[in-house]
Amino acid sequence: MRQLVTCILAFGSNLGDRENTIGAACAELMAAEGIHSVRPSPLHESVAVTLRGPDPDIPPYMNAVAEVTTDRGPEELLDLINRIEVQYGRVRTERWGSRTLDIDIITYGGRMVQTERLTVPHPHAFERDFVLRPWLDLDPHAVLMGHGRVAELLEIIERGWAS
Ligand SMILES: Nc1ncnc2c1ncn2[C@@H]1O[C@H](COP(=O)(O)OP(=O)(O)OP(=O)(O)O)[C@@H](O)[C@H]1O
Ligand SMILES: Nc1nc2c(c(=O)[nH]1)N=C(CO)CN2
Repeated sequence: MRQLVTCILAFGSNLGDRENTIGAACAELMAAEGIHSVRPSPLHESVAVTLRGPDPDIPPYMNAVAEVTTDRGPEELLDLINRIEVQYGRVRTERWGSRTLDIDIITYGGRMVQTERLTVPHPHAFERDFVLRPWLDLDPHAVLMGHGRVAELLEIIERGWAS
């Protein structure tokens, strides 16, 4: 049997029926070959962050993360989430543009992955409150490899907003 790895996946949606899409994507994952468990966080709504910064004039996102155990390799997991994104209507237009569904691999066990298609841990996770907040709901002791405790990373972001 192949090795089981625990991963954190992040979900975002700002078009269509956001809650349903994220719920359906989790169910789809659960049913997929090589996925052993999926433990989703609560949903959080957040202002859309674009390449120009937060933009309250475009539809807000619903975000969640899930702890997933899998025997898929990192790129096999990416293939699966890309398939689910397409299934739920994802069209790639601009970077950080609006979308029905985005799924990112935040962590893959304790491994660093750097290939043409994949960078893990996700390079923007440490600065994304919309990833860190639901992750903290799932695991108050969570640590993001290379950056430290998720609770502290979130505090740093929130302190930045207050100043
Ligand atoms: N950790 C990762 N999780 C998901 N995709 C990744 C990751 N690292 C690299 N990629 C690559 O990024 C490509 C583009 O992803 P995508 O269009 O979702 O970017 P984005 O959502 O606009 O930006 P971001 O990745 O910063 O959230 C994917 O096709 C995938 O090959
Ligand atoms: N609030 C919020 N903003 C975003 C999100 C997201 O999931 N939530 N995803 C993006 C690209 O991955 C770009 N901006």
